[in-house]
Amino acid sequence: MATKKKSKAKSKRKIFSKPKFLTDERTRFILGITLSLFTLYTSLAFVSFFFTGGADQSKLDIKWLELITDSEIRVENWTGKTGAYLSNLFINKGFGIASFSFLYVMLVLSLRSWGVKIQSLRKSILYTLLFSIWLSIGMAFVFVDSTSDSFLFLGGSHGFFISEWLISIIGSVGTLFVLILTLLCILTFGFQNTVGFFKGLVKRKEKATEETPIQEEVEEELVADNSKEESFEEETFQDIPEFEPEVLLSTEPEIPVEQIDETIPAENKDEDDVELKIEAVRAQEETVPINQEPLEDFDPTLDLSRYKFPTIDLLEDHQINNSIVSKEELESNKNKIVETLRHYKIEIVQIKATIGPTVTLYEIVPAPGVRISKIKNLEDDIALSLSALGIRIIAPIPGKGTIGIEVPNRTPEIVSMKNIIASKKFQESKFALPVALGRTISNETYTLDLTKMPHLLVAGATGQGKSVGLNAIITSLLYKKHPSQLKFVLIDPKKVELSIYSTIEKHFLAKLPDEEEPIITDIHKVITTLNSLCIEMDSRYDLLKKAHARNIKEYNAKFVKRKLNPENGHRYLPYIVVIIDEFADLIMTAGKEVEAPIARIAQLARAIGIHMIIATQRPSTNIITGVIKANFPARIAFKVASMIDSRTILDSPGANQLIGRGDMLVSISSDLVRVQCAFVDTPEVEAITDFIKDQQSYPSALMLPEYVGESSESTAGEVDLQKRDALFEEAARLVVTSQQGSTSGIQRRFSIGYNRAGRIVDQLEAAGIVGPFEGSKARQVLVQDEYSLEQLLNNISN
Ligand SMILES: Nc1ncnc2c1ncn2[C@@H]1O[C@H](COP(=O)(O)OP(=O)(O)OP(=O)(O)O)[C@@H](O)[C@H]1O
Repeated sequence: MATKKKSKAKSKRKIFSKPKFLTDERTRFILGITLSLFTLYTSLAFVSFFFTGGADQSKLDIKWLELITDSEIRVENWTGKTGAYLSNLFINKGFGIASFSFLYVMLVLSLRSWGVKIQSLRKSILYTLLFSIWLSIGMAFVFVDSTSDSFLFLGGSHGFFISEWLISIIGSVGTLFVLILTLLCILTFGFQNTVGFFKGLVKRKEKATEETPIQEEVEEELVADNSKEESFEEETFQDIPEFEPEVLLSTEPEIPVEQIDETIPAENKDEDDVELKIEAVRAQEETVPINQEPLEDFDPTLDLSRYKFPTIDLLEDHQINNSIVSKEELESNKNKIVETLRHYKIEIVQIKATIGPTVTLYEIVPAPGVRISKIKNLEDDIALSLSALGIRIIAPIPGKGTIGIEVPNRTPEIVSMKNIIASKKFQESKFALPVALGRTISNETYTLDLTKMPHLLVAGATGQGKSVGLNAIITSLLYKKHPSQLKFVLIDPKKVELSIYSTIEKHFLAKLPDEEEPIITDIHKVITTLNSLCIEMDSRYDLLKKAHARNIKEYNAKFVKRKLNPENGHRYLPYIVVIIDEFADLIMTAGKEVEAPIARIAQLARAIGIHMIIATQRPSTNIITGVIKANFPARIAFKVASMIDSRTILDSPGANQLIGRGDMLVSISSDLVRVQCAFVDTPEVEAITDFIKDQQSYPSALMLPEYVGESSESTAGEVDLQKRDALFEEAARLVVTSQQGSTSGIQRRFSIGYNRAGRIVDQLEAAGIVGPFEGSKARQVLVQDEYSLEQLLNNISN
């Protein structure tokens, strides 16, 4: 399709290519001068027509040739007979004063011939012509009576006839409406900002009406004061500036005081009135998430400008029923730890407890000379003496010089998503893709920026809180991002976990064209979608290259500043977050077919804003392969069944000692942090999606590029030579003549996606034209000359 279009465009270009003499610089120079002088001459003639047209009128009703050959006829126009004739022709017989716009076209043309482009030629001719027609009708319509006895037709004969005709058909009012409508059409299609301008006008009006009562109040008060204190007129005027802030502050009770108390504990409140106002605004920011970036030249959120971010009251507070760890519990645990260690002749100098939501961290400083490994080996003994599961010993705590023993609390707390979302840390985070995960052991809100990860691997045995964790991630992004800034691709082979988000398809989801289901559950569609994402990735890289931007942030910043022209294919790029729940199912059924595009996206997609989160219940090495592990440096482990599983995910033990229900270890750049995942229940997620769903949306989900060459029947590993790619033979000839069998070579030569090229190479391998994949080395070409190749191709076709 694309190539067809290209060749069409090429042939068009050929037909309309400029004559050779026009490309000669000297011709263009002379042409430019001629056009400019002619423009100047015509301008003078037009202007002169206003002053001399009356006197010349009776002499201009003959043909131009007669006019210039008859020496007895003399005209007043400053530019002589031709000028007089031209201006009469254009202004009175043609378009009235709208004829001046033709001068503009001539100016654009003459500048063009000197290589100065102020506007697209086609556009300026089209819109000037339309505007002249409109103006001439408009002028004739408005001034039909006032100029009836003048020599000058402001709308010209053209305008006069059309306007008379329109009035006879639809009357004066109808004609006026047609004129207004056509003007709006010309403005809307001729200027990019027209719609935005009118919207802005409406907004400004709304604002003005909101402000009016306050201003009126100020004015009323001032008038009242003036009448009261007429004798102190001067002083009253001096007082005006002091009045305003007082009146403004008196309108403040719009922000309820309880709201302030709810979010920010009353601290450091100044007596100063102005500061009081600032604090109130901050308080509002915490309860109602406001994260739209300040409006720039281009506002990506404008399409859904009235979109409201989910409110905090959609979430529930699960923390109400939480019980606090008692002093006795702490004391008894401490004693048991000290006793057990003493039993093994380990003396400790100091012990300190930090109470977390699910575990309490006992930090001990051993007496000098005690070997750390000795304590580490006592994990099971301490667990036995505390009769608790899930004891974890961190020896030593990095950067602290102490040894940590994490002991589960008797009644673990639930960390509510509500509190995490309302926390200052999350609200004020400036991350591009902020994710609020939960609370650390020292009760700090744990947030991370998905763009820095840049991909996340989530693993955990069944029922340990993975789905809740994924919901927490999605929810926190929904609370912070506008639909124009973020799209999700949701892949859910289990079919139940992510279906809850299908209602926000038109706001936040991206899918394949012609695909009905917004959540991808079918394995073949998963492969197509992942390949389509690879194409999107390639096209985003091309855009970045064209824009000389290093990453999506720089690119979007340039786009927002209107430095990138949408006519050249540039567009605002939303972040795309791909979430795969139950990755194991995919790998088991499609193997390399899914692993390859995932690895490719994971390797390259960071700069262009595609981020992946893959979750699995089965963290075994055949699922989380070396390729996946290498490309997913950020990992989250919920409780897993064995130490081997823990090592597979985190490269260290520990996940097997977690206590479940959202207790997790987060490993980012070799830091291991224990976090209690925030709890968000399904009804809460439903409330959020309903809140979004009920708002104005885009007409459809974001359409991912079409993936060409996808064959839904083929499965991993099998290459069916009966279903060869259309480019198979050409690719074979290329490989044999160049004696190089690289996928990237084929990709470049035929301008096709990586995956299609890869598939062709697989077919070439199956046909015995190239050798097997040899890692970093290029594939060997097994056919030496074209003759042998043709024979081989003949055999395959038969
Ligand atoms: N962060 C949490 N805080 C409190 N309870 C939690 C938390 N996460 C999970 N739970 C509890 O554990 C249950 C199972 O969680 P979840 O459905 O997320 O497990 P899962 O790992 O996705 O299981 P599966 O893999 O079978 O889908 C929840 O219904 C909830 O009661």
